[in-house]
Amino acid sequence: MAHGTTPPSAAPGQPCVFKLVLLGSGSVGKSSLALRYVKNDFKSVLPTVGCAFFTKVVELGASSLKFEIWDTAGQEKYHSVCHLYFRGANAALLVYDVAKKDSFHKAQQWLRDLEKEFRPGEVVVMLVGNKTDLSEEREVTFEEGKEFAESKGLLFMETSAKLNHQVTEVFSAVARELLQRDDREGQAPRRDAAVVLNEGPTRQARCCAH
Ligand SMILES: Nc1nc2c(ncn2[C@@H]2O[C@H](COP(=O)(O)OP(=O)(O)OP(=O)(O)O)[C@@H](O)[C@H]2O)c(=O)[nH]1
Repeated sequence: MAHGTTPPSAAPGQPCVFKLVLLGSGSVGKSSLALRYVKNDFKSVLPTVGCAFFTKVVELGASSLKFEIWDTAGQEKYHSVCHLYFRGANAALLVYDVAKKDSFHKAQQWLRDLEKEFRPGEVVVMLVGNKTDLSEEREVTFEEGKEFAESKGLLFMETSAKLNHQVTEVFSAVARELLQRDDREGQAPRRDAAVVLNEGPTRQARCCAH
């Protein structure tokens, strides 16, 4: 539904805008995580076509930021178009279903795609194992997820969009990391925009409040 949607741009006095993309196989729960986080709702959702778009302002103590959440379609037939949504991303959630080993491998493949598109450390990436409520059917252990995430320097959490377990925490942890990075970058000498690869308009416009 997001085709042609113009992302909000940052304005003076408004929170910084960060683009976050949700990536992962079909049916792992990307839309459900977004719906739970943005509307605190869980219901049967149809497979995403192309990409869906949500926004949410996050308050973190004295700081706040606005997430533009791009929920991509996980079905294989949309794989080639998903890359279009990476552009200008500040953060990515690599979602898998803890009850589907295949989806864990697919998340690793998505990471390789991200690595081709961005320089190391350019995007905050969190690996998210969803559907922890399906404990009887679990195929990926917490340790496997954590180990992989640590080996690649990713943030890691497990969630259940259905039970509203750790969903807000995922987005808050990413928000905290983004704000910390932004603070660090704010203190460092400014880079020459001409040599920064993969910087889309969102990234350039995002910072406004500090
Ligand atoms: N048990 C359980 N089911 C979930 C959870 N999250 C999502 N689901 C279900 O998993 C199915 C797929 O969820 P979606 O949110 O559509 O998954 P998606 O990753 O957005 O799928 P695509 O749009 O095809 O990429 C739906 O039937 C959801 O209700 C969860 O935490 N636990």
